[in-house]
Amino acid sequence: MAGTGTPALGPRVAVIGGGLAGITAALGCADARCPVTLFESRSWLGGLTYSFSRDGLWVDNGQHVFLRCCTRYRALLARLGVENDVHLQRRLDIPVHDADTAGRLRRLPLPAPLHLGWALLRYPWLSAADRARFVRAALALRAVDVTDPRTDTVSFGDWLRAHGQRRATIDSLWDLVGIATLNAHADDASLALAATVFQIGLLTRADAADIGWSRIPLRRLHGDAARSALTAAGATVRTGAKVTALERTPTGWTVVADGIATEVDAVVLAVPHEAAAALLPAGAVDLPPDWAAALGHSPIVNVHVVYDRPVLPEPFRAGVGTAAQWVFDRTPASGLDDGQYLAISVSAADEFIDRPTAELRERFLPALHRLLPAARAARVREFFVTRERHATFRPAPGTARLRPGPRTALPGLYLAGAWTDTGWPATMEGAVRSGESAAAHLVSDVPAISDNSSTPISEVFR
Ligand SMILES: Cc1cc2nc3c(=O)[nH]c(=O)nc-3n(C[C@H](O)[C@H](O)[C@H](O)COP(=O)(O)OP(=O)(O)OC[C@H]3O[C@@H](n4cnc5c(N)ncnc54)[C@H](O)[C@@H]3O)c2cc1C
Repeated sequence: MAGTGTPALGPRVAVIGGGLAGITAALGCADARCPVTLFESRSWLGGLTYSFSRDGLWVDNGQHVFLRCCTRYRALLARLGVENDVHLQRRLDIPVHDADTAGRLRRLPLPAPLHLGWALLRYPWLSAADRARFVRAALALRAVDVTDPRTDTVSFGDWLRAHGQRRATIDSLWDLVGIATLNAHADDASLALAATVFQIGLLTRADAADIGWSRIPLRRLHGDAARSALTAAGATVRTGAKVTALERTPTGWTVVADGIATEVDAVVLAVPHEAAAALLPAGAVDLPPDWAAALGHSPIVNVHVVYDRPVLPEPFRAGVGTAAQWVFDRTPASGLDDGQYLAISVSAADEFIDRPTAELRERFLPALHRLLPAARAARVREFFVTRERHATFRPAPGTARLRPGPRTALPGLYLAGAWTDTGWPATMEGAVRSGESAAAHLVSDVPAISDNSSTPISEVFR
């Protein structure tokens, strides 16, 4: 890495957008000894993963989890020096409940897909015939070619029904995992993205789906740690700096933020897709004219409830047949030292995103109390809602053709973001992969401006 005292060798780089994609791209370029300036319009780094303080409580904008198979996200945590601030399950274990029944998706120490066999046998929402049909569909899903463009034209829901999956199996099993990872119901999701998630997460390596989460507020885990790491790597971080224009010059690029123009040799544009569409110069990407609108958005709502006593005995619980899809114990990360703070994470939340808080309270407290009998006798001390309207792009069939790769048609201009063509749905892992990819392409494409070293930049980067 460059760090202080190491002469910069590579091209001058502007990274626009300080989410996980931009942070990763900026670190990649800085570690390759490029002089980097990161422009972020908000006052913090971390993008869609952030926290705020509310009456002494640290609140994340939305519960974020990762899986053991999120190798590049975990590498970023290590690069930021915060890998010990997350908890990663030793073995996948998901307590699943409805109002009357309790189940558990716990893996055994067996190779995939046998690791989930015992859990399936005891999964209370499936009949014996459902279990047999589920296994047949899972094996068929393992064989789906996610690189075949036709796979992206099919809806996951249609594919599941064509493979004998009944509504109850889709609701209690496929959507339990799928909605949380894809941010879409099976009927609204591309088979290519769904198959990617299930193949990588559940059907290939037994330990891939062990679940991890932060033990500290997301802002400290990502934003604050990134600012320190970037500064230590020699990068300049400009927060509160909204880029309003990106212009090509005869030798490079001009980035305009707050009326100030900065000349650079190369740019990584790591902003959300509609912001990218507004900044990209004509001819940069070969996409349909309405590509950003077509990629669309899918919302996530988090319902936050503080009880006067512990009501959830596990770190999280998943719900079947309820709007309370996943409930997390936020107490340790929030700084609360009395009572329990829960967050209900509601993905694909179109139904709830515009509903007033009072209405969500009427809907979600009874749902929570059906899932958590101990909550019925507890007092609700606080109830509030966070809404992320633009949480992810809509992972619908036909999305793949709307996601550009890291290289644009214009020299020195690269794209990153969870919405770019990573093969993953919009996740932290996808964002990090996109940032790594943009930085790697930039470093290998753009010649160094004052290379006094015999070491090629591409080797420094690796
Ligand atoms: C509530 C919620 C829950 C989620 N849960 C999970 C989860 O459990 N697991 C998971 O893996 N993923 C989850 N995600 C998705 C994940 O957070 C995102 O996919 C990822 O963080 C996106 O990172 P990014 O860098 O691509 O984009 P962003 O985080 O959107 O970063 C883009 C940045 O660009 C900045 N910007 C925009 N325009 C400009 C401009 N003109 N100039 C300068 N800066 C600009 C923005 O302010 C932003 O900081 C969740 C998302 C939300 C919202």
